[in-house]
Amino acid sequence: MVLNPVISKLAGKLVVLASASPRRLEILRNVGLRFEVVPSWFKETLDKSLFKAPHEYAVETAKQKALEVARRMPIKHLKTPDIVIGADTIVTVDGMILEKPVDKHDAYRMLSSLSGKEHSVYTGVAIVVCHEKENEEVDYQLIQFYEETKVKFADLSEDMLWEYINSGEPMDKAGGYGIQALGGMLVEYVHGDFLNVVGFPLNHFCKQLSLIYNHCTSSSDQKSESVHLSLNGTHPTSVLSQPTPNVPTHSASSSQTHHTHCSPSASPAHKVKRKGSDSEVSQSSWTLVNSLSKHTDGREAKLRDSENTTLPLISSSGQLIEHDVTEHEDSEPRKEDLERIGELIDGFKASKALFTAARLRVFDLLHRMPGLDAAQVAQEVKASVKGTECLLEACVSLGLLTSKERTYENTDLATSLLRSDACFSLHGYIQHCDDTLWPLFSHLESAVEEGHSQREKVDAFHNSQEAKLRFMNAMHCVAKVAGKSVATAFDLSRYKTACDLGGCTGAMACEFTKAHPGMSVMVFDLPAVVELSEHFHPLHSNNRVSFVAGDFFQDELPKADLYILARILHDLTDEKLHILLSKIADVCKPGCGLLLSEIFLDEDRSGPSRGLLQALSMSEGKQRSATEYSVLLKSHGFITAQIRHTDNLLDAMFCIKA
Ligand SMILES: C[S@@+](CC[C@H](N)C(=O)[O-])C[C@H]1O[C@@H](n2cnc3c(N)ncnc32)[C@H](O)[C@@H]1O
Repeated sequence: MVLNPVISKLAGKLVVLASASPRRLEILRNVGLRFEVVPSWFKETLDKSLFKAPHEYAVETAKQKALEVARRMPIKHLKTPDIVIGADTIVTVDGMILEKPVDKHDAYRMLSSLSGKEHSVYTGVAIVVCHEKENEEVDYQLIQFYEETKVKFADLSEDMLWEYINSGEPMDKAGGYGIQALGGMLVEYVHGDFLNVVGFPLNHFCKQLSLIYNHCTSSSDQKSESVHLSLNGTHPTSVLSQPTPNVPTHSASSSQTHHTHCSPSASPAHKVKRKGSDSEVSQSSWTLVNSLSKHTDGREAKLRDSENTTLPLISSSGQLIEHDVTEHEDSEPRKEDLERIGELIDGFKASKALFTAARLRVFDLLHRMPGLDAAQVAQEVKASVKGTECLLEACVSLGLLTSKERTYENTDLATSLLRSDACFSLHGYIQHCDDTLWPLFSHLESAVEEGHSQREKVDAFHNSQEAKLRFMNAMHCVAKVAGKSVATAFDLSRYKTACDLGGCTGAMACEFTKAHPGMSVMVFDLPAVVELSEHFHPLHSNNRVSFVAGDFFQDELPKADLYILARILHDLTDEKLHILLSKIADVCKPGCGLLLSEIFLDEDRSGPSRGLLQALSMSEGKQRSATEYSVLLKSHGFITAQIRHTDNLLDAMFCIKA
């Protein structure tokens, strides 16, 4: 097999690796493969007892990881990859599957079970080939295989075991060791593909690529597998179809291969439409929010019909720019593109409608008195009947209210998140968005031109107590909503004392104490914030949360065995971040934990929008991917053990001081 032509077949294709493993990245980069990294959100929670053989579990996990990314990208990233690669590595010994250890004791259990014995390392790999069709649907084809390598460990003494565990290396590795680094010292022999043990069977992968791209017309009696992907379901079902002619047999002593038709015109198994293509809610939202703007402005925008040829544009300096578009050969815009752009153009109207309804306490009112009509709501909120009716109708179109015979009620969403007294209320955060971020975004053009946010132009940023409390309330709301997912993302049972640096009102700390009954948490924040935090204490009074006033750049940090940094690092420049991390590293003993919670950007920085839009109003600092944070933390001796995309507002990463 000539390697380079195989890899070069992928040149110009959008190849995506659905894994954040730095070792897999390195193996594939080293052979010149150009690819984007989009870590899979698939949670590795398949029931192992359902699989007859361990490699089936690894292959299924790899498949689910790859399919999740292949399915997400057209919707979230608005682009369809050509190929998505998923992989999962496991270690098996004595009939047990070993994945990544959750803590040191788990690492000890795994490594001592491997001591003096031969074990198997399996990597399951799934290659999902995506074929975008003219109608925007996508056909998926799945190639999956696994590779087994046998590894024998020397007899490991207790000292050796603990020295290795305390190095921090075992924590993010299947079986609790990394053969390419310190763990190599534990190994007596390797039978099979060494890179498979590192995390990716490169040789087998290249053979598969060769089968896909070089031998589409040769013959074989091999089984082909097509996978039916459901847009709504999380688990696609596999259906073995008829043997495919014209595909060569691949023989490998320790692996099996199911692969599919080489022809892109294989059965139309999987169909994904781009986001918005059948979005009735968004379409009606657009129409209704537009009508709100007509009524409240008293002005009506003039829409041009397609026969008009000159579009008057107004420049930012107020000049009229004549733009002649008489002769053009552009094709008709697609319906879904119009809907998507409509959503984006009107996004600000939807936000402001929500902010206004929240400010007028419409959701509180309709919780107390459901079934009011527009005139009754208007009377209660002291507003005009006409304006209130428009606002209520717009809220219905946005899914915030329901209406029946011209009376209104909260939807479940409004009841749980928009009432100001709801347990998980985002009311305070919405107020912050309206009072602070909204004016800031109105200066976005200057911010982009000048390269820094325009905080000085925004009144709401004055240093008053009221502004501080509003900010704290916003932080408090989000911490209450996201806190549980962050606090329960990892097994932290060994940590008894934690310090939440920049912990604000203590809402996040409170979630940690709820999730970990043996843990007490010190909230460390600026003196002015600690003083004001009293306003929030009755909401979560808890004698395992205490407050320490100080400046984390200037003052000594409290001693703890776990440090929490939630929404702190994104706001810091690399320089300040290094100052803070080196202060934390100085007070951390080996084995101390560091829990980071932020919005993690996709590795190719193409999403999520929430993180990238937030960056537009940040004064300093920058949004980073999980890998970027890992690298920064590693430079201060913190080894990333686990990363969680929580599906809540904040992601989380758990690191251990080596
Ligand atoms: C974006 S908020 C995050 C609050 C909290 N960690 C959370 O996620 O809910 C940043 C917090 O860091 C605190 N902070 C900023 N600079 C600080 C410093 N130099 N020393 C201590 N705390 C600081 C702020 O007062 C604020 O409470």
